[in-house]
Amino acid sequence: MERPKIDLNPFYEHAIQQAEIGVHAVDTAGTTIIYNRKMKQIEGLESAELMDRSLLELFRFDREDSTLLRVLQTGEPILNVKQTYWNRRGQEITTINDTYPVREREKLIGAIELSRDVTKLERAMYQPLKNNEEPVTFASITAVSTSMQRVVETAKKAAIARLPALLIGESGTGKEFIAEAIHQAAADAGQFYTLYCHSADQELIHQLSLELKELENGTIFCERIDMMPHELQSHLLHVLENCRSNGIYYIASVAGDPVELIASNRLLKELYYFFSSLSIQIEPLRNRKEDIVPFTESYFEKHRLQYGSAIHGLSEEVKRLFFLYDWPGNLKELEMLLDEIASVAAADEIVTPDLLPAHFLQRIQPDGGRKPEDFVVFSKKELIPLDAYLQEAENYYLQKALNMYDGNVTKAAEALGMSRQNLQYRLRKMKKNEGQS
Ligand SMILES: Nc1ncnc2c1ncn2[C@@H]1O[C@H](COP(=O)(O)OP(=O)(O)OP(=O)(O)O)[C@@H](O)[C@H]1O
Repeated sequence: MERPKIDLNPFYEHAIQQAEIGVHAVDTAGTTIIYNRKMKQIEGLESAELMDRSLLELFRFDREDSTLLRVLQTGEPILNVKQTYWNRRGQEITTINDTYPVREREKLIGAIELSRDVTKLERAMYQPLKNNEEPVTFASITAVSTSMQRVVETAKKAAIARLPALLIGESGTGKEFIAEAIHQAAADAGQFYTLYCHSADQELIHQLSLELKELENGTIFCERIDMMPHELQSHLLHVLENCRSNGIYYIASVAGDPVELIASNRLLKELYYFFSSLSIQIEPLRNRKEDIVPFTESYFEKHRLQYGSAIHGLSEEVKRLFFLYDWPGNLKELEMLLDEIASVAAADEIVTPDLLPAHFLQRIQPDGGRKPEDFVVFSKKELIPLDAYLQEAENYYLQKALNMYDGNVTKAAEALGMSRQNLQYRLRKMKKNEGQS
């Protein structure tokens, strides 16, 4: 007997909504027709925001060039594309996407994107100095400048007092590094846990609450609490307040002035109070350039021990270039540059300018090497594609604005009439393009 035909659509719909992979489909006009729960979580968007709005309009400022649009234009699939961007809630997200054209009887009727969220994996993999697995102690911290010496002194007091502490400093200034040194200073330090708040969700905080119940001693480091949406911040506060135990030590970090963060609704006042028994402010590297050379020396010393390389130090010219540069990514940026240099210079003893990567040399030119007259076109031969021209003009303008505000992204963004996340995203894209050129 033949089985009655059943409508499979409700099953497909259920599978799509429940899948742990983001699904976003559009028709040929770019209008969203499928947008599942996981995609909503990845993008930090509400489905209502997507309805009846063109893809182009919606994603113009929020994502790298939309792969869905490109697939609609070319009719070809685009596979395994890794994208890192800030979603609507200001969370940094990394996904790997496969985007396919959808056809019905040869005719293109739309495109579908499948996104795997690899944010947590990315975060776990990027731990540069941890690759030698040595615990971070106060002795591992480079602190030659007066301001860094003061940081270490206060951090040592924090380690003795074991009062909740708040580390304040731009990205890459070493907040997590210092948190770990504070943790290691205790005789019975126990485990060091980092909660990466930018990728935290209800589930992760719930897991933390379960672990806290079991934990007798250890440190909970809540990294960048200002990156979490408000409701998650209250949830975290609730969990921490209910698990206060003598053996557990609490540290958190933020990337800007907490008063400003509270005023702009990015930091919950009560969560700030929880951690602020002791505040430690870490200066950006551009305000303590005395730390640059000692940091490179200790980096090379570790490199020699670990990899048997010959590198001993920087030539006078490279030192001068390093001093001229403002290091917007702070020690993390310097460390990544040294990783790059060390990988090509293992046999050299001294790092000379010819060993510096091209993207770095380009960056240390004033105004990124671009002057207003570069944008004047005299002959047909000088014409370049409009997109490339606009990109150059944008890079020049953003760099100018940042210089005018001494690298302060919040203030430059305000002057440019855009959100901080939008400017950060554009700067990141600019850096990435420079890296590829
Ligand atoms: N004073 C220092 N001495 C030695 N190494 C440092 C110092 N500060 C930072 N570093 C190095 O820079 C890297 C980046 O620092 P870290 O991740 O702690 O920065 P962060 O302020 O927590 O950044 P983010 O806010 O982006 O997470 C560390 O892995 C560490 O190797």
